[in-house]
Amino acid sequence: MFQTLEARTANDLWKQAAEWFRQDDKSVRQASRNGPTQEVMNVALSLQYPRQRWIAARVPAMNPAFAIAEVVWIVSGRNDSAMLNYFNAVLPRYAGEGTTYHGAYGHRIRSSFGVDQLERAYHALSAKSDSRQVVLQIWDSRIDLPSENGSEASKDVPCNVCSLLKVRDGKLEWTQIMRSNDLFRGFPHNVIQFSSLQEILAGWLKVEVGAYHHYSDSLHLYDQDGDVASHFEDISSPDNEDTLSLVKSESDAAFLMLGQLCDFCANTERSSDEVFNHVSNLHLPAGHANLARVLAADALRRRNAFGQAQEVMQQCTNPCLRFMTQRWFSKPR
Ligand SMILES: O=c1ccn([C@H]2C[C@H](O)[C@@H](COP(=O)(O)O)O2)c(=O)[nH]1
Repeated sequence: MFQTLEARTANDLWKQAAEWFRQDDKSVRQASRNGPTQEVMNVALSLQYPRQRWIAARVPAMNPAFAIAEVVWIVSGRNDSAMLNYFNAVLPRYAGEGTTYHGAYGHRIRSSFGVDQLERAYHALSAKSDSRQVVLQIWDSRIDLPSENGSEASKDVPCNVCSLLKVRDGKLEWTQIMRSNDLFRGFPHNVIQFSSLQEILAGWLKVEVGAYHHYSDSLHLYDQDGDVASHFEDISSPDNEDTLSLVKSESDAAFLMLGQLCDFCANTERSSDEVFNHVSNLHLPAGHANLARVLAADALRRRNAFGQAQEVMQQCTNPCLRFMTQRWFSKPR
């Protein structure tokens, strides 16, 4: 039977799903390669307003800069590991030590099947908005299925399997299919990743953003992460009023600049003054400029330039991103 939830914000979805793990009869014990879990199967979550994608209730606070870097990395079709690892030094522990990530979502979507699926989806839905045939494929059986003895193909086998896109009533509806989903570490990032792609593509198509539907075949919490109560604070961020919806040429130009900024930040030979000047001189649309500020502020914090980090965040016009960044900065370290 499907377990379903619908909410206005991802934060509310996350809080309600977390509640399931406090109930005795909802989740079951399930072993995994990463240790024992509590699992709920066949979970379908609908986010009514995909722009409300930021989850503030998780403890410890999520790093919004890393989440934004992942979006930029995916949109750019990249699979290199160094830039992401700069924003999240523990990522190799989960996804492998190599110079590239096997399951890189953007690389799968934009190039590894020999077709730029995002670009094709844009053209196909521009030409035929009622199509039911637009699927972004991520899973590649040739390289992702376990071997016959059951051993995994990689440390980083994609958890997102595909995306199903439909334009209905002038809105881009998005269904994201996940085979495996960690409520604590994965879900908050996965919603940001794919609801951002939805918003970006809606801009290219010049349609509104519909709902974001998220299917987790296995939604779980690891025993080693402790009980759910220790990960939970009953708070929410202010609403996110920024938009990532731009016509394609402007969107492409903005993400090119954000990609360059990510690399600039990740280059530890760049001084804090250089990062500060770089972000101060960027000319980006308002929503993208705020993403740039969060990226740069975290890079400045990592360079111990706390004053410059705060100065950059004072320029951020998005109360939601200011809230998320403040929470991340005040996380005990
Ligand atoms: O985008 C991702 C990537 C990974 N995971 C989590 C799900 C699982 O807990 C773990 C992957 O382990 P396997 O399902 O591959 O065993 O990482 C996610 O939730 N989202």
